[in-house]
Amino acid sequence: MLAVKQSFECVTLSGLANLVPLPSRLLSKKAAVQTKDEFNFKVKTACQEQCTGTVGFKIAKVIVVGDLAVGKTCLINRFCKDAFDKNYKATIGVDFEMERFEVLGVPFSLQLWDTAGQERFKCIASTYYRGAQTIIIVFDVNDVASLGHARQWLEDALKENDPTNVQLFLVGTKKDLSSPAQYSQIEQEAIKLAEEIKAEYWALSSLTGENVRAFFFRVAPLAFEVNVLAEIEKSGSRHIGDVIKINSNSNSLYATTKKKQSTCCQ
Ligand SMILES: Nc1nc2c(ncn2[C@@H]2O[C@H](COP(=O)(O)OP(=O)(O)OP(=O)(O)O)[C@@H](O)[C@H]2O)c(=O)[nH]1
Ligand SMILES: [Mg+2]
Repeated sequence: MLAVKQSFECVTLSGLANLVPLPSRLLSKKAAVQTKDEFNFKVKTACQEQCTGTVGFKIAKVIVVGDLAVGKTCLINRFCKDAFDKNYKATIGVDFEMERFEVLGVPFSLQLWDTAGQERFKCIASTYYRGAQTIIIVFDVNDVASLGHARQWLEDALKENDPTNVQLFLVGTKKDLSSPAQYSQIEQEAIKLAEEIKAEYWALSSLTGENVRAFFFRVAPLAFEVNVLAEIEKSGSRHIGDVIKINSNSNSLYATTKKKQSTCCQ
């Protein structure tokens, strides 16, 4: 069930745009709902100065949700194992994979949670939604109903998470099965939905591998950036990575936290 890869996926280039050039990254430029191509300046500086605090030890939780048989497991397996199984085996509950990256020289990991789309396993799966930093809603580009259900999947996932604090991706799978004419029809609807829910839209194929790597190489640095910004904010005026010196003549472990004395029973 758990597979921890020892190798790093190196995401070392300085700009998000350089990771995967825009024309090949997205099937149409309009599909890039989030057009952010550069790392935040503060993030770049923090990485250059090696002031990213605990980010190097962090694991970002990514949940992958969507209807049954849309291709969630195949997507994760294509990326993590470079494998594809044409036989359908329903995911029972959840499964997860770890993938390690290096972004701007800083190690960073994604924990990819593959959840069940089948109704009868959904309630087990939904107990694992909590704490997600990234939500990937998957639909099959050949099945318009699966796109129609995307909103519901998002709603369920957001019940367990802070909507202001998650990054959303809407991903159409099985592009290899779709003719250009069929695809362009569903693409319009998908882009519309992606804009409404403020998700970034991608279309890919786990069978051919088209866009799979590019997609996760987009997810990782965006998640990384959010983590570094959170560290910067948390540290306030203090520099991340600074050693906090505790005065050697303060002999109480609790010297800095003055406990409020209870006035009761005195
Ligand atoms: N042609 C093609 N078939 C695909 C692709 N991705 C998945 N499939 C097939 O679609 C079926 C379902 O794939 P899964 O990845 O198991 O679907 P799932 O979303 O994980 O399904 P649940 O675990 O039940 O939620 C399998 O038979 C896959 O081989 C793709 O990109 N192209
Ligand atoms: Mg599955």
